[in-house]
Amino acid sequence: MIITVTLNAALDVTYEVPSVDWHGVNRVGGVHRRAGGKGVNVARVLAALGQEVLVTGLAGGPTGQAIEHDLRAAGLPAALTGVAADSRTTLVVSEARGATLFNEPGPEVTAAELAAFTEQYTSLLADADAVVISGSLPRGVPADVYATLASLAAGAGVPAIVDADGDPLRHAPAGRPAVVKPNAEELARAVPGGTPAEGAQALRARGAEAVVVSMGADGLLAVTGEGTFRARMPYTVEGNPTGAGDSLVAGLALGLVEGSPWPDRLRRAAALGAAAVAAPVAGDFDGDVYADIHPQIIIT
Ligand SMILES: O=P(O)(O)OC[C@@]1(O)O[C@H](CO)[C@@H](O)[C@@H]1O
Repeated sequence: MIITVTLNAALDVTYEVPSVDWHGVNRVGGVHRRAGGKGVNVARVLAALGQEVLVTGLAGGPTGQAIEHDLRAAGLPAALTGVAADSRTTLVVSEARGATLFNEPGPEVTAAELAAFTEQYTSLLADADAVVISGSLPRGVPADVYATLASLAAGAGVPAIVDADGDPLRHAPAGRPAVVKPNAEELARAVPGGTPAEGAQALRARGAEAVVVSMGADGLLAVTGEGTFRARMPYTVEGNPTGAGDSLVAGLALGLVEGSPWPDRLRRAAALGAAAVAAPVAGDFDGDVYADIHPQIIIT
């Protein structure tokens, strides 16, 4: 089983519009409302690939109930820890020329609520093959929480993948995660100056076993104990990139539990990321795009 952790779970709302008129009235063509937050998206992709998953994290209030209801409707097993404050909503406005995100900060979480989550998470580790810890933190949660959760996993012999930005990313390597997955901008913020390869090495020097940098249409860079690998895309997929990183992380998590060689892991991760761009909503991927692009990804 792979456990995904989404401390800042969300109700993701996606509006599809041909083009936004920023100071006018916009008529929305397509509306999607579903449980989200990065770890939830990772779990959706893993479940679609036949992997047993468990969604964990924090959720509360009417929005938290809507999140739990949607997870049940989707058949995604979940064990979310309750919080008193209302969970957040995120809004993606998806136009032909790109997507714009509005992410609310999320609920204020108390120390007791976080402690209840940590206790439940620690007991769940006994049945986990890997954990995926992703996304922003709600208010009140310390920035080193991902290092703590990765370290608890490592102590239980469970490899962790961390996908974070800002201070949570800077702290994460201290928990000795198996993989840290920033995108190129997140890595540059965490380790300013230098190339992506140098930034990735710096995170390894701080404790991460491997660092996989996602670079959009430029593919992936992986700096690992077994060497440095590049995955290059054969063509660019157009669409909504929201959630592409989560789909990619799902591919990395599968490779981790299967113990597959890095080139195979990266090929699948890069293909899943590209296939997610072709799907209109975060957490989905286009199976036809996946099947087409997977064998064409170039690994060096
Ligand atoms: O605010 P965070 O936690 O960084 O990101 C949240 C979020 O924008 O990321 C996903 C796409 O990766 C969306 O489904 C989701 O709600």
